Amino acid sequence: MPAESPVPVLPPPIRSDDPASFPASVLRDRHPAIVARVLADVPFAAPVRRSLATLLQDPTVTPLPRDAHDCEDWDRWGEPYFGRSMFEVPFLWAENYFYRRLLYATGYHEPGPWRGIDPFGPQKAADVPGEEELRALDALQVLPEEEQASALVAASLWGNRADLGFQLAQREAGEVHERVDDLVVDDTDLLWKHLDRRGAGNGTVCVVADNAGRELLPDLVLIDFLLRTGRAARVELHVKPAPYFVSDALTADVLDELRRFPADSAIGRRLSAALRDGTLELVTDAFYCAPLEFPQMPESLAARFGAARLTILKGDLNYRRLVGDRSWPAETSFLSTTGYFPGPVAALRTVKSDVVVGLAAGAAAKLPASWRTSGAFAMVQVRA
Ligand SMILES: O=P(O)(O)OC[C@H]1O[C@](O)(CO)[C@@H](O)[C@@H]1O
Repeated sequence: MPAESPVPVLPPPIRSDDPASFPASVLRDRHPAIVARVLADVPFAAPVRRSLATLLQDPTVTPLPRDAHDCEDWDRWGEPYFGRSMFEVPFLWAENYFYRRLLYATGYHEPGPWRGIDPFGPQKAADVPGEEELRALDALQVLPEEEQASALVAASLWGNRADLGFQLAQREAGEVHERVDDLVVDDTDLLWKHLDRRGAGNGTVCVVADNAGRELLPDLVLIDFLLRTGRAARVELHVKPAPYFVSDALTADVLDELRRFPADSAIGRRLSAALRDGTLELVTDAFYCAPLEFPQMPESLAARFGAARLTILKGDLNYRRLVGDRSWPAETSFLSTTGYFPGPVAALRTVKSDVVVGLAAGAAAKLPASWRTSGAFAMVQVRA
């Protein structure tokens, strides 16, 4: 570890026990809104509707029912928290637990007619990119390479606002935040410099996706650019194995998105061909829906990231899992909190929760009070 980046003292994990805090508002207000939306969107039968309605009545953390395929994993992960309120356990853990309970209630993993039905599917389908967005991204191909590069990072970064859980909460609260396109940390140049240094790593770039739809579209166009310009010999696109945090991308969402490219779009054709010949590989892992952070990732993922030229982590949740969902002082160095990651890593994230590292001294104090949760600010951070 370089001298300027001592391992920082670990601050406590973020919890939701202060009623005035952002995490408390997510558990108290956002989760019920998410359940209400699922109930409105999907005609589940009465027993499922009852389980969903009761999901939020008691905040006590209890083991998963014994017929859940992963109940033993959750027994292990939940052991320190059983019997406590969701508001008292780490926020990241509580959110994961909520989504796991929601999927159990809808029978997503269980044998039966509802197995594999995405409870957030209707929301995702209602928020797809339009023809205009597709054409605009397509049109970037005629620009000089450098301009394409910066436009695509910006599109992929700001696409991260397309988070349906976040939008739903803003609508419910009557808040539509001003969109101040502001980068509080911008390592974009470092990102491209690193990718231009051909020969670093095995030529693979891993992209750990976040939301489907409006975020995944620019991600795919960025992936096409990396492959087409030789900045990546191959790309792994990591997606969630099950519906999660409302709009997170699954394999089915990637396929839907590819179908959306106009028939005359070379990007859509190239990406489908890349999937066929393996230069674009879809990867998923149970880790992505577990209440864990990247230091606890399985060996198989660590090996992929360790061999890659670069791993690009998209979105707020991946950021929290990368640096640790803790009350870090904003000036804590990005390098010191990501030193454990097995290879070069870039985070592209609009700021939608309290966790922030890597700001210049004094910078946070100049930002508006709600800057960490408004989604109006963003960061591109790179540890090359
Ligand atoms: O889609 P993203 O960028 O990962 O954001 C999801 C975010 O939504 C929340 O669930 C609530 O804001 C955050 O806790 C989470 O980090």
